[in-house]
Amino acid sequence: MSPSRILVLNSGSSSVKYQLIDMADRSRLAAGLAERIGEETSTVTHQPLAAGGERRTRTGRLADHGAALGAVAEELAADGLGLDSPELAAIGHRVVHGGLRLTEPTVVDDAVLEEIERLVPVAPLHNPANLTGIRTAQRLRPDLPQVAVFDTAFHSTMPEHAARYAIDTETADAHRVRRYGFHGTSHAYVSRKAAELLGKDPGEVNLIVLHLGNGASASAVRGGRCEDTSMGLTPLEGLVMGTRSGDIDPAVVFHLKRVAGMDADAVDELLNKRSGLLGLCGDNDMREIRRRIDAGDRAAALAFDIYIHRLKKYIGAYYAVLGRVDAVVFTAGVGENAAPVREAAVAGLAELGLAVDGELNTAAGREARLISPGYARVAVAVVPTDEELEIAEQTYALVAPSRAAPTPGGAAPESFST
Ligand SMILES: Nc1ncnc2c1ncn2[C@@H]1O[C@H](COP(=O)(O)OP(=O)(O)O)[C@@H](O)[C@H]1O
Ligand SMILES: CC(=O)OP(=O)(O)O
Ligand SMILES: [Mg+2]
Repeated sequence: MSPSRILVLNSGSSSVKYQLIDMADRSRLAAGLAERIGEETSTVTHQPLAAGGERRTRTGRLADHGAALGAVAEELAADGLGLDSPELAAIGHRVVHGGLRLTEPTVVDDAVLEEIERLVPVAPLHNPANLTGIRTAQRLRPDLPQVAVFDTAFHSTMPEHAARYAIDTETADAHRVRRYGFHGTSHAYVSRKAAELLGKDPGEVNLIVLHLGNGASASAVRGGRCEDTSMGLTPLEGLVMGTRSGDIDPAVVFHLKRVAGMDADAVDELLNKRSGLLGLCGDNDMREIRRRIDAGDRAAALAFDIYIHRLKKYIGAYYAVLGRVDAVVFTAGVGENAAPVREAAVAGLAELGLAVDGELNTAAGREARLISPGYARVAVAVVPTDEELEIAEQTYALVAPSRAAPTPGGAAPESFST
């Protein structure tokens, strides 16, 4: 038997999500999450899935992503699924920024590593973690193909009128200043699953996909291709996020420099790490914000309203971009779990054919499902994303093309949403 297992690493700024998937039958053997990397107390939550084993959590300090991956490797080894396994076919890595050159799943070599490194300034929270993930995996298994799957890839089909900023062309081209878009692996996967849910061919549906996690982005997808997306040169543009501002007047940056003496790095840090929901009310977790709203907290209520207002603006904008919309699709941690966000985002949009059914919206469930009433002209759906499965599919297709499935399948695990 040739090896058929793929380990997927999704390294974020302070976390690593991972899954081990056997591509022979798409079964999950293990999944887990190392979080609060670099803080005083980090945790690794590991779930063996194959033998129905118990979820384990261990705490301790993980100084950096290298240490986190060491801990992940130990957890896998404890279940007999160590990185030394001959059944491992490849390791698939989520890489956030691929720029203009890296738009396909790619086997990593020195030139690819160099290009990912070159893009660090435009994905400062993500690309360094992705690089550490790849380098650590290379060290642990130098013989295995390491495959990079890029968040930007799905958006590379955006037409120039959506991808370009209205700034001097020479300056823009010299410094590759344009809109790239992110969360593409999720937008692609969710678009396909939404078409399946609607019983239609992906080529014939127009969708507004709302990926609402800690980072959040919207995209307008026509017939399976991205036509516009809310993130831009970096993952800062667009929606209000957990800690990122999303859209602001760029003059805010110059203003803060002039009146507050903040340099570029200080404003960068403000807009990426101390803004969004966190900046508005002190919490970035939607669960906590809803709890505070229920307790009468006005700052939390205002933060929620600002979040929803921006979301609604993008739904309207992408409705106009697409002309006809078959479904608005919610995904990722907030999109999949926060019924009040879904309800508020489409409230008042009946004229556009949009509505949610209160009971369907609040019903529990982890499956892809419709939450709009039968009469609605435009479907509203919740479709759990599965970036890890999608990365595994693309990795396997690259390293074992004759054995990869033409259409990805498989059910999401119980835990670790995106
Ligand atoms: N039950 C829930 N209700 C509301 N929000 C939730 C719930 N579960 C998770 N979330 C939100 O999802 C976010 C994480 O989403 P996720 O897609 O996992 O983000 P990321 O991949 O960016 O870490 C949390 O910060 C929280 O705001
Ligand atoms: C690109 C991006 O914003 O990713 P995340 O949501 O994982 O932070
Ligand atoms: Mg995510």
